[in-house]
Amino acid sequence: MDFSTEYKQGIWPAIRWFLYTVGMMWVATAVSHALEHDTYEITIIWPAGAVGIWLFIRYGRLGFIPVILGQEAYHVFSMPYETIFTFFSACNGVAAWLGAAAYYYLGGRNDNISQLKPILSLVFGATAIQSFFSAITGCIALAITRSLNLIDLEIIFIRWFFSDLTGNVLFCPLLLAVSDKKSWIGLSFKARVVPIIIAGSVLIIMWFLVNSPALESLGQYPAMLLSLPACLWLSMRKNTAMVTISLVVILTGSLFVTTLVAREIDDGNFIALQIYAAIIMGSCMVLHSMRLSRDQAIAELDMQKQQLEFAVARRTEQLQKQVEETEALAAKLEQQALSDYLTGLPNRRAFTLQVNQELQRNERSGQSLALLLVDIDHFKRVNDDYGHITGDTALKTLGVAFDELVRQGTDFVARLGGEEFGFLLPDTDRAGALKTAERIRKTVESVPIDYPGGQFYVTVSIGVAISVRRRTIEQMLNEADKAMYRAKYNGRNRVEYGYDLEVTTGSGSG
Ligand SMILES: Nc1nc2c(ncn2[C@@H]2O[C@H](COP(=O)(O)OP(=O)(O)OP(=O)(O)O)[C@@H](O)[C@H]2O)c(=O)[nH]1
Repeated sequence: MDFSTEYKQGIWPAIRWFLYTVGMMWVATAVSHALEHDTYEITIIWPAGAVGIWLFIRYGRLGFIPVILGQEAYHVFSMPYETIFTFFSACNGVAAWLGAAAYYYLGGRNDNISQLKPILSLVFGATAIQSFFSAITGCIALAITRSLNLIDLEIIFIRWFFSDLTGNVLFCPLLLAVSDKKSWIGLSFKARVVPIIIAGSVLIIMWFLVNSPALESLGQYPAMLLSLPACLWLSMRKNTAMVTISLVVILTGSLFVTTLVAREIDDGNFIALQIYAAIIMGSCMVLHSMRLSRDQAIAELDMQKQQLEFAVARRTEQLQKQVEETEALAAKLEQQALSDYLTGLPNRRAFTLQVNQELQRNERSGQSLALLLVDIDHFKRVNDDYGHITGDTALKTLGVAFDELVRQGTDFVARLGGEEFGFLLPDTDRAGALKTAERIRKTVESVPIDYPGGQFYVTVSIGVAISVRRRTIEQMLNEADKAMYRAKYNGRNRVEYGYDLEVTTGSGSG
């Protein structure tokens, strides 16, 4: 809540803020005065200074209004009024303002005191400055109005300084943490109650210990140190508001327990008690902020780790996709490198690979393998008479016909170049090869080739070669080629068998 935001909402929120803050300062001043120890006339703690610093930290210079008016209200309504009280109020106002300024100057922030820098600025900067300025100006005023001697003034200064300092160190962190709304969000019932139960239990145990006749000496200042383990444990809790509340309960409580129980306590011992309270509170707050910083660092590391894992997963996915695309492209290129652009049939390279593969298999199985070379007759004339485009159409039409003709899965047909096609027939003997060649020849004769003016027919000459074992592709192509040229020579549109092979293998001619 900021005063300017409140004021913008209308006059009533502004008046409400005024009454609420002035009332708070009034109560704080009254409580501070009430905390005087009757027997020894020592002010135990002065929380009014802490409220003043808090008002300045939270509301800026507007804090002057409640700080001055709240104290004046107490002076006017609760005690016989003296003019010097106004001076005290003004000095306390300036002291609180200086404390708040020091807090901001040293790196404090108004929205979060859970970090180390704000806590150090508050506990070791703002509180000391407020206490010193308020005590020194108070003593000057007393010196002028009451004509006290130097020794009395020194005692008053020290009492004043330490009661303000203890009040500041205990209550400033408490007020800042408790008034920060974020401190209360999501806080479980257990997290609210457990620290208070622990603080209360520590005080009860302490009460019994310092009252025990056997432990009479514990009634002196070391009694407060009994609370140290509990304070350290509490300071390691996560919620700053609950940590400050429970620490203040224990430390103010133990101050009271000691002063109420102690039979004899002098100024020195009492101030030592105050200093212990301030030191324990300050150290516990530092410890608390270090725990929170560590938590924050771990959370940030966790987040960075998650971000890194996410980035790595995304990059891996991208790389995997790139690899898949590259593989698909390579497969496509491989496919293109092995097919004929015009007919879509496998090309000479694919045919050569296939023949070599079949020859190897043939070597092992001992089965015969047939290779057919099919060449279109007078194809030059087709191009010359009907045009090159029709020539291409003829090649494509025959490509489709050949593809349908071969035994799917075993036989293999390819365009070897120009008007020449190759057939590979695994596990086929001479008779089967000649039969297939004849079927090819007859099919070609009967397949009409379209051209813009109508249709025409072509014929093919076929050379057949058979391999039984230990033949090379060159030998087979050579024999089929010779047979095919013999078919051309013998009148075209016919099938011829490779004689050379027959001589090698000793089988009969077709
Ligand atoms: N349209 C077309 N023609 C081609 C293609 N490849 C080769 N040719 C032609 O095919 C013809 C082959 O002619 P030749 O080698 O003399 O043989 P041919 O006219 O068929 O005569 P024979 O084979 O002796 O019956 C040439 O005119 C080439 O230009 C092609 O992809 N498309």
